[in-house]
Amino acid sequence: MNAGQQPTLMRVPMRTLSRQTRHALEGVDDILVYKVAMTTRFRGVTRREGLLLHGHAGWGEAAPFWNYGDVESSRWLAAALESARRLPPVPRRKFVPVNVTVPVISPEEAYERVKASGGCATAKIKVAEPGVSLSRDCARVAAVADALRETVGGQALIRLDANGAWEVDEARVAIPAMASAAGVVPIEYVEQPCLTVDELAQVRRSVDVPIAADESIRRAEDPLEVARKEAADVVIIKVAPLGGVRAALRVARKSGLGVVVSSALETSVGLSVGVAAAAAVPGVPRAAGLATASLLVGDVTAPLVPDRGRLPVGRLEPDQELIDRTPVDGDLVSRWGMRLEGMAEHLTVGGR
Ligand SMILES: O=C(O)CCC(=O)c1ccccc1C(=O)O
Ligand SMILES: [Mg+2]
Repeated sequence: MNAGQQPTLMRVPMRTLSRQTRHALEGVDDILVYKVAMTTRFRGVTRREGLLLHGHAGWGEAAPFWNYGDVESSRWLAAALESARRLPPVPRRKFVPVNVTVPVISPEEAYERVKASGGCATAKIKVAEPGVSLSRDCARVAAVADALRETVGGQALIRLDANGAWEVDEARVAIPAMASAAGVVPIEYVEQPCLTVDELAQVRRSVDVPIAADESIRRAEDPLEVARKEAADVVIIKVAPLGGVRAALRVARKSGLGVVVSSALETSVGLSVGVAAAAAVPGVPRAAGLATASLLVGDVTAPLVPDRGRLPVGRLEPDQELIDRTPVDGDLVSRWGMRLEGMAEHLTVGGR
């Protein structure tokens, strides 16, 4: 790791926060802020920053993206507070299977990444990013399918994530093209092919491949609209944007659909909370999208990386020694101090 890419970890002194914020954070006895670079640009994101909160139940993470306002971000704070104050629900398993996440990289790099994924049988591929042609996406899908077949044979599954980029007609063309590029490897589902719930429903009725809803759950006023409109087969559940493990599991259960727990590119501290959520989902587990530690350059603790395609259940804590080794970044501390005040102001008791 070169010097410019060391993760930064610093303490946010509680006394610098307003009385109202300290009151909202009752039970929290330590607050850290981190900054880490990403190895590969991912949905336009090149570095991650966020807060780590400690309470008697452990550490939680609140790392809303910078384009999120205070109201939406306050759910991320609610999730971190839940992790600090309450133990996660009883796990139904000791390990959770995970997918390898394949960003927009060359087919050769994609092939190598799947081979080096720690035995993941499922790969999730980012497709339809601006400026990437259908044929380039298909070449990456084919390379991933080759790597999966060579490593896990008949267990292999591919997921595609379009992040809402397609019009319905484009999805009708692109999805079959990608399914054919995957050859014998089945497409488990396409995540958020289009932006709106109605479009998801239309695509779902016109392609053979199952549909998963991500943004239509985690950024929606009404996360259950997808289920009512039969717009998806699977719901993508992200702990932080849904306001915590319990709130996320409630959405999952009420949807009645298949459940995949996924990350929001947290550090391994936040990822371990995602693992706790995935471990509590009833039924045969689907691979979770929680193997994203490898997308970060460095981490705030020993990175949570898969072995034999799975992650162990168990909460992680940041390495406090990093605090002293970290280059001082007062701007980071004051930015997140202010953000914390904004999020705290919009916390709602009991969520929505
Ligand atoms: O699901 C995964 O494999 C990784 C997580 C992921 O893709 C993601 C991470 C941060 C923000 C959005 C997304 C997404 O699913 O679109
Ligand atoms: Mg997604």
